[in-house]
Amino acid sequence: MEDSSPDAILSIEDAFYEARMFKAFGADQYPQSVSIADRFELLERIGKGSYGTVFLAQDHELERKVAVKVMPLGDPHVAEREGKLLAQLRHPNIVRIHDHGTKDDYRWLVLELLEGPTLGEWCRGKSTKAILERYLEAGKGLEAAHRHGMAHRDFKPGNVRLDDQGRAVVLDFGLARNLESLQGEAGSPDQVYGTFAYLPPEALRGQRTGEKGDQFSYCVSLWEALSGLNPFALDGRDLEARFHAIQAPPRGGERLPRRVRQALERGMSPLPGDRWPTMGGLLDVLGGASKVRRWPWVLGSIVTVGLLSLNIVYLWSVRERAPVVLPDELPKLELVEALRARDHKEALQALQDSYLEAARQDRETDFISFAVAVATHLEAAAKPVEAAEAWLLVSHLAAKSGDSQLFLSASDKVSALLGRVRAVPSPRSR
Ligand SMILES: Nc1ncnc2c1ncn2[C@@H]1O[C@H](COP(=O)(O)OP(=O)(O)OP(=O)(O)O)[C@@H](O)[C@H]1O
Repeated sequence: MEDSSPDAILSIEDAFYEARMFKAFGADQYPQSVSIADRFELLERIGKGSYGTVFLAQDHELERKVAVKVMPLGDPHVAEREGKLLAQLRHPNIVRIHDHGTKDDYRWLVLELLEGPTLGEWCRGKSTKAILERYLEAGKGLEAAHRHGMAHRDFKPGNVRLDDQGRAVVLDFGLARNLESLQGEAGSPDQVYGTFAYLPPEALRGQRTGEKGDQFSYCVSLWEALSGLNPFALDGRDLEARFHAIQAPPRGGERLPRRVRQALERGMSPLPGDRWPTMGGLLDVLGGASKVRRWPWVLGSIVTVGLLSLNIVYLWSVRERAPVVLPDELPKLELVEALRARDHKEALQALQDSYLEAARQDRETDFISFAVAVATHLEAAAKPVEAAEAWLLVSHLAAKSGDSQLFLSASDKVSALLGRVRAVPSPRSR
């Protein structure tokens, strides 16, 4: 939150705006205690956005802290309608509106106070999984609003805050104005930059945006949180440059899990009709991606650790009897001699040569035999972990005989294993 002390330095325009606003609420001088509807006492400024100022306030009736947002009234009918719609929105991921009203040229909303950081602040340094979880919550808030016929029109990481349970809660529903008023109100280049960074192309062309626009802004925000990069170059700060940047492929996608990237790319399509039909469709895919990513990893790790342990146990039980199996055709003299002399370093070198030769000639049976020889040898070289990995390969190769892809990748693995052990001094030279 920005510096919210009453003494924080305001621009002349802001100070003038606030003085006028406070006057409307009955305060003759600024700063002076201001009460809205004889109930909500404004305590300090939390922040000021393009559309209004948010204050920490005391609700004297229910004796609790709340946030009060005061903004220009605009069309009183629209304000009235929006206020009612917002009050109907009950969802854990949408900020609660307790009350609303108008006074002179202003309207005010009394909101649930969210004391956590913004989603943008919170995501820094967090894992993909954690970021996806919070964004899925925020997305559910958007989806619920869409079901009630409301679009946000200004979704961005700064418009989501965490509540006291760590849940993402979307702020500012239905409060954003269309682009014409945004252009008129853009006070500083930073403000323009911050807002433009998430706007869909249709908004940049001055069209009113709806659910599909929210979807675009949501995808840009999530992409940025995961990759650390806004997907579209932000060099130009005018509408036209930004519009053209959005037509280019998004940047930084290599940092995202494939399924998430594909889902977001669709959500960021320049044409609204090419995006997901609903937020729900997008969230299903993102939710699935966050789960799918986790399980193969966990399962793979459990299986690998389990197999490795089994192999190590097996190795210790057979290490005295395991024969060195060599391919019939290639009992390399050097290898046999080296094994007899128990010169492991030499033997490994000879093994690797023979092994590479077998791999080169695509002789699978020889290859498996070499893998067995390598495993046995690694075991003799007192490298049980590497040996267990080699045995694992042997069992894979035997089980999947004829799988040329596996054959090739195993070929690389055995080479790497041998390379690792070759650095170890042989027992004789120790
Ligand atoms: N209910 C709330 N609880 C806590 N902080 C809030 C609440 N509503 C808004 N804020 C914070 O008050 C500040 C000003 O909010 P506001 O919505 O006016 O502007 P903004 O989101 O920064 O910009 P813009 O209006 O351009 O979207 C922001 O830091 C916002 O996170």
